[in-house]
Amino acid sequence: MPVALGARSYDIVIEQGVLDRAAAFLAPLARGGRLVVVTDHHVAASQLPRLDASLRADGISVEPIILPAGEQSKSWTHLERLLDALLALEVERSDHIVALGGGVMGDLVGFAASILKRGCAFVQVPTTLLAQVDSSVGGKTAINSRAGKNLVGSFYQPSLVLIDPSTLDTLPPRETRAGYAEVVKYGLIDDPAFFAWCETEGTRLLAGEKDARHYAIERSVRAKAAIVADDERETSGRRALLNLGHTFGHALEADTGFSDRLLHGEAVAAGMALAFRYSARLGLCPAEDADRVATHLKAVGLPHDLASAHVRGDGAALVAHMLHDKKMAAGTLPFLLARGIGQTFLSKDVVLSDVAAFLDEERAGT
Ligand SMILES: NC(=O)c1ccc[n+]([C@@H]2O[C@H](COP(=O)([O-])OP(=O)(O)OC[C@H]3O[C@@H](n4cnc5c(N)ncnc54)[C@H](O)[C@@H]3O)[C@@H](O)[C@H]2O)c1
Ligand SMILES: O=C(O)C(=O)C[C@@H](O)[C@H](O)[C@H](O)COP(=O)(O)O
Ligand SMILES: [Zn+2]
Repeated sequence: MPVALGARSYDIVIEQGVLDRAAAFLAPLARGGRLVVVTDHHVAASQLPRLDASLRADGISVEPIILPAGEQSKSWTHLERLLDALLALEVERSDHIVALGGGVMGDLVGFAASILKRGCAFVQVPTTLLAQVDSSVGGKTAINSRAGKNLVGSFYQPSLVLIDPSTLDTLPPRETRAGYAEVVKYGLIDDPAFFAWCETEGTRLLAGEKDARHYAIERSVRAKAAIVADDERETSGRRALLNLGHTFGHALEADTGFSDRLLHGEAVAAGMALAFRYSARLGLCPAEDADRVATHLKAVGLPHDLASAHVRGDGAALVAHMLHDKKMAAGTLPFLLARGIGQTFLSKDVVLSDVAAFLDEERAGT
């Protein structure tokens, strides 16, 4: 499946077992230079041996760079360490840097590739559900800063995305569930039939049933690729739809100090439920739709309100985090709201003091 971006177009390959045949896709890239694989220590144990075996069988040997796992790696410290390691390997612009792992590796390695020698080619080999359905596609790269989530980064497209759903066999269930939140997101944005599919088939996906998993990955990636091709740099407002649940979600993540108390996908799940509840409170969206969203997220074991997301801060504290949102323009924060399931839109009419009051009501359970 192509992502059509003119000179920056690339292919997304979705194929069960493709990691064991990765050399067929990566060796042609390695011919113009070298391959440098960057991964985290969990993926190094569970999936790197498969990539390594495929490359070795093709006569390509790689010395991987292995980083700590988890959100904390999206930091200045680990960016600097990664850049130093890449420079020590004397990486050249014609080399390809392979990000093997979840969204953390994809975002960090993509950002490093975008600034190393002013831009080295990189390949995404996503190994979490979240990365396969969302972060590996579209070229958003970033690290977090003290001020908040993803605040330092670039738009930098990979030259290839290789998705092997079988890598998800080793993914812990909590991580699979977190990634599933971003799957549900596509249904909520503009595809109510897909949300209905999630309601009936989502548990099969979460159980690792191959047909459901493949279907959800392909449908999600197709939706994301179309949006990215239409609005690569989030200028027209279309790509901003992919931020559904993220203004709340990123504030919830910041509330935890980006700890694993709340994973990104979990924060997005709670954030989407809050966006629907808030839309219903504003009279924009039927309350039944907001209930349907929360009910499904709860049914699959995802956070669906402030309590289940273990949020500590009050409304004012959460809104203070939101002030760093990248959508902020001329002092107002455009917000993703919904008129119903599959009818998400960007509103410029949200008053942040009202959002804070809503969050306080939610905390009080009213
Ligand atoms: N760039 C984008 O468009 C975009 C989109 C969505 C999310 N994100 C970012 O992605 C990040 C979250 O990504 P994530 O949920 O993939 O988290 P992650 O990268 O931290 O991976 C989750 C955990 O699973 C482990 N893991 C990965 N693959 C595995 C496998 N196959 N088997 C066993 N363990 C495995 C990792 O080591 C880690 O411990 C967040 O920082 C978020 O902001 C970016
Ligand atoms: O690709 C996009 O565009 C998205 O918004 C996808 C989100 O799932 C992702 O979490 C993204 O990193 C959030 O973007 P940000 O611009 O709010 O940092
Ligand atoms: Zn996200």
